[in-house]
Amino acid sequence: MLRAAFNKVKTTFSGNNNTSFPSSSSDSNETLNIDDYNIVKEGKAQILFPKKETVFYNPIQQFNRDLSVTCIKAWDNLYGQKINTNNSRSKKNRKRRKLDTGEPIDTFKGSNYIRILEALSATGLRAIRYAHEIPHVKEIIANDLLPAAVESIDRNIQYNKVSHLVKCNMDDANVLMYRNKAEKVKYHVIDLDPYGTVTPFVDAALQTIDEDGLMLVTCTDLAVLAGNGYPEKCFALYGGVNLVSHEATHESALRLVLNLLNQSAAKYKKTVEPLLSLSIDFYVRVFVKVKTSPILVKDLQSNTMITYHCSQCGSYHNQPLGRKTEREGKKKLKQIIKYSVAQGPPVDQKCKFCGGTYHLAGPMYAGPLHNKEFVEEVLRINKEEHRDMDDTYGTRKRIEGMLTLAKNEISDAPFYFSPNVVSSILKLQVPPLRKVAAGLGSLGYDCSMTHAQPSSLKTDAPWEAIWYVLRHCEPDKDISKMNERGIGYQIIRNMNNWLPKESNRTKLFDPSKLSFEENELSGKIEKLRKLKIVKYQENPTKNWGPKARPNSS
Ligand SMILES: C[S@@+](CC[C@H](N)C(=O)[O-])C[C@H]1O[C@@H](n2cnc3c(N)ncnc32)[C@H](O)[C@@H]1O
Ligand SMILES: [Zn+2]
Repeated sequence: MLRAAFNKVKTTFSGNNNTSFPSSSSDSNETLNIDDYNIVKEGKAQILFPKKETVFYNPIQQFNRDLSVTCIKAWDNLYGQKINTNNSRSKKNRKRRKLDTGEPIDTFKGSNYIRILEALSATGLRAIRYAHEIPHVKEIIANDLLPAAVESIDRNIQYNKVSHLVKCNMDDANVLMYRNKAEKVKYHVIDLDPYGTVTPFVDAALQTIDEDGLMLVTCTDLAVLAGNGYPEKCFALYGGVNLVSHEATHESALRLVLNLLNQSAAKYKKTVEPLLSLSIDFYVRVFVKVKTSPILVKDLQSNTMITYHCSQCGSYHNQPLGRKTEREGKKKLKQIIKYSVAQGPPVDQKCKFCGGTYHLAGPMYAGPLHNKEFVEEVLRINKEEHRDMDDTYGTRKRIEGMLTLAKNEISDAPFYFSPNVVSSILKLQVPPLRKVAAGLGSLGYDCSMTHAQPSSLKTDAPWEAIWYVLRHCEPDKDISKMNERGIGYQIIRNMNNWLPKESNRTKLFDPSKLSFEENELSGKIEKLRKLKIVKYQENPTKNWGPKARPNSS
């Protein structure tokens, strides 16, 4: 039973063309006039929308909801069931079965246990979908601040016959979560899907989530998180500044949200592990696992960075804010870890490539954006369990495409660059991605595509190598015909000044090794590029984007 005060909202239904169903606010069989509503089917839920729209619903967000259902299932399989079986000390709850691929997997045979809070629920659609579609759910609280929203949630709970699982609640989300905290009520899963920024809800959610619980977080304020106009607002809300005017600003948006979550969690001796972090359409969505661990909190400093990015040529240089070093102890039994201050800065006052001025971004999260095991489980569920369910999971193909790209992203290389942008700076023709990959691979570096932007590459190569490879994609280019005041000319002309000298080649790279012959890396990129999957979404509909709050009048 919900221990928090449950603020019942009386729902009254009347009219001629009546469909009758019980309301949770009363045991009596109240009726509603179905003609007053449009019925929207999404997933396994059917939601009644008042024809006069008073509650928020954005159909474009089906991708967000389909993906969230799949991610909660993956969390349940990988982590949640373990918590539950460990708690009940009954390993009998897990039974082996085989996947289509022949791989064995444990099947959970225990009782339903998952407690979910949808703190900002609007129509209740998401909570009702979770009730219909996610196994092992014990209870879902669908909360909203607005009476019209709670009325709608209540109505839809009844219409979908899920009142045994979904309870609606009317409260400010923070009031509810802090009351839950006081009463020691915890949730395994907390979904925060606000208008704009999630910032006001983060502290309360981090204190109300269970150990190893899953937090699903949306931010739609991309004008602030990824735009050029509000660095001061971005800093105030997220504790850092985005990569203003840079194509990789969408990745910095993800890293800023993860920074906010991690900095907030650290106050409560907790860490936030990103399981999946996606830049989607007009918003970002991160799926993180939260755990109390004072030891891991110590990594926060070295896992946080600032970034210097050149306002002219776009080259970027990351500066961790702390240093973590590990060495073997005397008895070789124990690793000795030392935390110390970072050394810097990593750049001179002016960009050595083009002479431009550096802008400062961050502080933001510097670590991996995804957990491969988790992404693979989401992809497996999407492929095997949701097979032949395109009617229910209308965005299945898009999930497959976006997560396949995310899974293949290299994890230890913040940001990405666009060969289109780099070649246009150098006034060269745009080379195919596989050629750039071949060049970087020949110099000993790794690279991958990114889910966040088409035709772009993440790489662990330094910018010296990026400029060198791109310039030599068109080695015969006659630079004497270039505008001498252009940035591209400066970069090419100065190249010999900053290319690694013989003595430095082991540390950086050996330019003489450059080759554009196909290699393992170019093969990997080309294979992924040729996969017949929906890699990047065209604009889903006309005038798509975040929806405004409904007009209550
Ligand atoms: C973007 S909508 C949620 C959409 C919903 N999660 C879905 O998938 O369709 C945001 C909702 O948050 C509610 N809201 C805004 N501030 C709130 C607060 N402080 N506490 C609770 N609900 C709030 C609004 O009334 C609105 O219904
Ligand atoms: Zn520069």
